[in-house]
Amino acid sequence: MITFPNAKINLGLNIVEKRADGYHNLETIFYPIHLQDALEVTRREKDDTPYTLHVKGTALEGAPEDNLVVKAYELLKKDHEMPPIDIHLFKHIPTGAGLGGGSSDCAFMIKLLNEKFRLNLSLEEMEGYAARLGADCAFFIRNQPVFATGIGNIFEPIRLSLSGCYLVLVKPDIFVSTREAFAHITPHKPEVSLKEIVRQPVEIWKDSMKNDFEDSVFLQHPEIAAIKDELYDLGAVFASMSGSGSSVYGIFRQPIENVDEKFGDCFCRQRELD
Ligand SMILES: C[C@@](CO)(OP(=O)(O)O)[C@H](O)COP(=O)(O)OP(=O)(O)OC[C@H]1O[C@@H](n2ccc(N)nc2=O)[C@H](O)[C@@H]1O
Ligand SMILES: Nc1ncnc2c1ncn2[C@@H]1O[C@H](COP(=O)(O)OP(=O)(O)O)[C@@H](O)[C@H]1O
Repeated sequence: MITFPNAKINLGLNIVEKRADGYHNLETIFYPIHLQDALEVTRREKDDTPYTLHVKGTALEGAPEDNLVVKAYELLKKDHEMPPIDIHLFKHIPTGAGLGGGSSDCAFMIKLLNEKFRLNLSLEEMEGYAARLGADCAFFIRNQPVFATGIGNIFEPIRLSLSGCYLVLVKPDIFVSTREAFAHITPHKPEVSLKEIVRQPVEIWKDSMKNDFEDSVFLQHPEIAAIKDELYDLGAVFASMSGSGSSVYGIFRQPIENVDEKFGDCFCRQRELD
């Protein structure tokens, strides 16, 4: 069985307060986009090992047991009978990009195993398993636009359609540590809620929607700020860094021709939005 875990972007990201456990409460909108990995699971003929993992595409650091698809399998296996499996993962979503690729693989693995081995898990049960493996993993179970609060793990569905718009996504070869990005933030409550802002036309977002990570990340990496400027120069109606970076996206009313030639060696993709 094969499935295609997709990425997300953050529309706005407010870091609201630091919590006693060291994490931060935030407010953001998670929006699914058509940039996908491919994840295939087949029944393993031999039972010499519970699973094998084969990763192609963008290289991933870490041992197989650290991979979130393996963690999802191991977690479900504690409660449900499952045979040995072979896992094939093709990574296309850049990692450390603020696009939630690892979290999406994790959630789609849970959905795939549920279907393949008829585990009869409800959406709520699958969200419960996903939430144990990462704050934003559960978002990818329903995979619909949400206003997210808490540490990025409490979801409220929102009605928002960017249908007819185009997304240009650019990921420079720069690594931004999420932990370090949080360390440079002074949390504050936003004056206007993101829920209010997204009800307005995309053209207005430029003046009111903010990703709180941008100030410090742009100061440290002016190349990322330059990508955002370039997206506006190309005619974006709204541009922003996604999550804690380092990817940056622009939303356009028209498709951009030969866009991959405009950002040098960066990973660059154009997609229609839903
Ligand atoms: C902030 C967001 C917004 O989308 O960034 P991106 O991952 O998308 O860039 C995510 O919620 C990130 O989620 P995720 O990438 O799973 O973060 P984790 O690995 O759980 O956390 C990495 C580190 O970031 C800090 N952290 C993370 C989430 C949070 N709400 N408060 C925090 O302070 C903690 O120091 C933690 O050790
Ligand atoms: N299947 C996976 N795909 C990508 N990253 C994974 C996966 N499993 C574990 N990871 C680890 O998760 C971390 C964050 O990856 P990812 O979710 O792609 O980035 P981001 O949180 O910036 O969107 C990386 O350190 C990576 O090694």
